[in-house]
Amino acid sequence: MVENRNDVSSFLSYCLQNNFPFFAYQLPETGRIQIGVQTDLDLKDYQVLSELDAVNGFVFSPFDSESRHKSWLIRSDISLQASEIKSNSIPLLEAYQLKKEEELPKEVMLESASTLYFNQVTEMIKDLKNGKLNKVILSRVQILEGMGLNDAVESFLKLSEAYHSAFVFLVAIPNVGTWIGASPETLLSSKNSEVETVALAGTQKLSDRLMSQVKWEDKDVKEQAFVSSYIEEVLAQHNVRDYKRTGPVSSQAGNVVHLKTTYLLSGKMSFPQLSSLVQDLHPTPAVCGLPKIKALELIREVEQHDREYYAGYLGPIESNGSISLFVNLRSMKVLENQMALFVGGGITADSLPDKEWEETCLKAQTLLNVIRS
Ligand SMILES: C=C(O[C@H]1C=CC=C(C(=O)O)[C@@H]1O)C(=O)O
Repeated sequence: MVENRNDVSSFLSYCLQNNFPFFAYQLPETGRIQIGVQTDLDLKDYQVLSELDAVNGFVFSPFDSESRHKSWLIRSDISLQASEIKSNSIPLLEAYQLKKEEELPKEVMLESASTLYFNQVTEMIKDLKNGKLNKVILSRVQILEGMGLNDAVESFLKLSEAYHSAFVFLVAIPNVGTWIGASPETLLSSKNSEVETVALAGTQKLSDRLMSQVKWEDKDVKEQAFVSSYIEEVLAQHNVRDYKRTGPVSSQAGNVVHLKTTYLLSGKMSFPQLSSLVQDLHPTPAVCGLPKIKALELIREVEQHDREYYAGYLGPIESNGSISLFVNLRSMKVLENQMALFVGGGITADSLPDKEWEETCLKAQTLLNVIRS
């Protein structure tokens, strides 16, 4: 990064230590960090995105809309680019004294035991073989001890420096959580008259191959096709028939490669139209499964951890109707003295438990390689 890395780090750390709701993110291929700070603790929650028409801010929504976790909007009362931050930027925030909440007991999360994961994946494969459903995503939690809130800003900055093609983020909402990540998956983005969504699935290690040397097995092709067909179905339900589809092609995300189909929708869409598309796209079969309801029920029944905001969506929205929403993947919840990394993978009838486990380890490495460097 830039010469003012220390100033950016101090500014974000000040926000975190002083209880500000805030966000910092780097959109893919921009190399620019945008920061937004809400100067009070009056956070707005929402049920459907369309309630947020004509506001500037950042949305943070859970995986399961029927869970106890709410969808939040962080207003950007102070909005600035990281490059604008100077050593004297903190006084901008000192004018606002946010009440420190009562000290809650420190939250602790448990790692998913590998034996539990293997039992769960085996149970799911049985249901898939019986034809109860076509695909389901099983996730697990990996705990990083010895890292915590004091490492959040540095980890975010390292991710932003390492991953230019990802959506890299740091989001903090008092009493809700602090999350960082580097997501490879756009849920829906709209700028000017271009609307984009993607179907992402299938994972393998890149190793020292060129992207053109990557070959895909049938299992991955099928797994990704489930996501594409779901997206096309949702687009059809919304009467969106005019779009350009590219792929599936191999797409790199750190040390792994995915199969990706990109959908570029022509014509401008209004904010209510975009909101209703988001409502129906989320959660896609890249993080939930197919059929959606059956997969959601199976995840609720089998997974023993709470996904919270993992596999939810997040990103900036603007008063002019532009949105850039991404799926909350390759991410972790930052606790006082722990980081809880969430990783999952698509399970189909052809899945092999050992390979699925390995795949989650590979995905975890995309974050670990960078934040531990
Ligand atoms: C659910 C995750 O990844 C999804 C996105 C891309 C590839 C995936 C896969 O190959 O299973 C997953 O569907 C995750 O990283 O936790």
